[in-house]
Amino acid sequence: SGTNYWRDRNVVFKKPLLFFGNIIDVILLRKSFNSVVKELYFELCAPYFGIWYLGDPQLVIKSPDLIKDILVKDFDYFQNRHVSHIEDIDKFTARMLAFMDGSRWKQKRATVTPVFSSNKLKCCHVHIREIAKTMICHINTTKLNVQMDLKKLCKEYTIGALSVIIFGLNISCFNTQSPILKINPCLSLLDSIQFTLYFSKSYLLKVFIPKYIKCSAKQIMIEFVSDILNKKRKLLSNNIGFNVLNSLIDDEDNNLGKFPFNKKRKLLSNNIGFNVLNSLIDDEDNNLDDVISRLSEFFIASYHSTSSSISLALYELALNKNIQSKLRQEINENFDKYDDISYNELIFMEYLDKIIHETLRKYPIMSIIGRTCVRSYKMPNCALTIEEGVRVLIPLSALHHDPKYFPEPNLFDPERFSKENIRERPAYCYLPFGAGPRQCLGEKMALLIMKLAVVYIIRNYEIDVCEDTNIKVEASLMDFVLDVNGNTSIRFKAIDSSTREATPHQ
Ligand code: HEM
Repeated sequence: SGTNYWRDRNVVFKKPLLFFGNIIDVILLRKSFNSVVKELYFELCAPYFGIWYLGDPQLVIKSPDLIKDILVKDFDYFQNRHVSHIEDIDKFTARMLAFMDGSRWKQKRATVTPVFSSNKLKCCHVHIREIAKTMICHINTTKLNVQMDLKKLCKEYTIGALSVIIFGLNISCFNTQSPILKINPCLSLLDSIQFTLYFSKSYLLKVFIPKYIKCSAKQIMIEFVSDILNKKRKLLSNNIGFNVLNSLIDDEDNNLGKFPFNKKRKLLSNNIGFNVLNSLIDDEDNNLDDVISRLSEFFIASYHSTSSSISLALYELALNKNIQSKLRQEINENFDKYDDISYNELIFMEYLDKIIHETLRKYPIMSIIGRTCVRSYKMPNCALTIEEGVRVLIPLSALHHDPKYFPEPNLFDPERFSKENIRERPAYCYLPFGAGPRQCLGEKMALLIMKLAVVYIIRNYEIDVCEDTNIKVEASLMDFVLDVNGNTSIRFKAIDSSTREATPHQ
């Protein structure tokens, strides 16, 4: 028991404090959990090491081969992400895919996966491209040589792109003061304790009743999603001249579970043909609460991660002008005579691809991912057996900054992602989207949204840091998610289209 747990199993560990384990600094908001794990990663030399998350022993894996075994090869032993059973205490979160366990997760993931296929994405490309063009018009309406808040711009664009994909609805996203922009974690000691408990098995779970998503954020999310659902229903009923939906919207008790599902399903899916909302409504099991939770989840999982990654890619391009010029050349070679870029052209742009991956290497938005062992697992080629219920952590940020795999890790160097360099390092040391059956559902979509934003901005503007720019990237204290803070002003200088040298192709 106690600290002997790891010693008895011959696992390297750092002496924990009573009750707080190794995370006292996290509880007291002095360090992020990511910083604590990263320090231990570089301090303790072994393929894996033990930590104490309050009273829970958790295992951090450093070896890329073992990571592959856990995430991919022996996934059946590690199907679940979290340790706490949240069904009774936080129903809103419990309905989300990322928090579901075992067979329920498998079934729900299978129903939504086809929505994210390459073919569907191809259809989406055109819609997202329109949002990217609107963003350019939006920047154009401000003056030439303008200084803009990069973080805000990227958030607004991402909201626009996601609304099309998730709801099949075009919303005006620029300069609208969307309520979603207001979601801001406020840091208090109680929040910190509640959040920390979420990832523990502690009996205190029942006392503090943790919420993964703060009530205020949840309320904004529910209002945003409900508002879009209403707009969508109105739009559909106006379009088709079918007014049953309108009357249902006006019904205070309305609950998707109660209304004529078949009619509604047909209406929604005939209209736009592609979006996550349709797939959720098509699933007969889902009621209104499920739909709202899952839509909120898709928004939460995709909005912050994608918009921050775009901000960071553009920030690095503003800092590295030679990389920016080289990218612009590739972009200009790939635009067609209608001043557009096709899906195929976009996904085969090699230099762009390297830049996006180097951004996600340097700034993995989720800095740590976790799995819970669901039945006792003997690690291949080592003496250790991981017991059922033990949480295993994969320290993405530490791996991405390990000089063994990425020399001079703070340097932004897209050439790390040349075919030769990729071949020379283990595959599982770079995992911005996780890996295996439970990896990020929206990887391809995120890449598409990111690439279109970067391409349209770099095609039309030279971007530069200015005196005020003071961007700080840090793991938010309460989460393992990286956040972009500080002054995020960037200067945009319009490019005169008549000076573009490259010859557009057909
Ligand atoms: C740059 C943007 C993004 C990054 C860096 C990112 C990263 C991640 C990571 C690291 C995970 C955990 C994977 C694992 O445990 O192996 C994850 C899970 C997830 N992501 Fe993303 N993500 C991004 C965008 C998106 C988008 C656009 C969506 C689409 C709606 C999305 C939906 C999800 C969902 C639903 C899960 C949970 C999957 C499951 O448990 O089955 N993400 N993401």
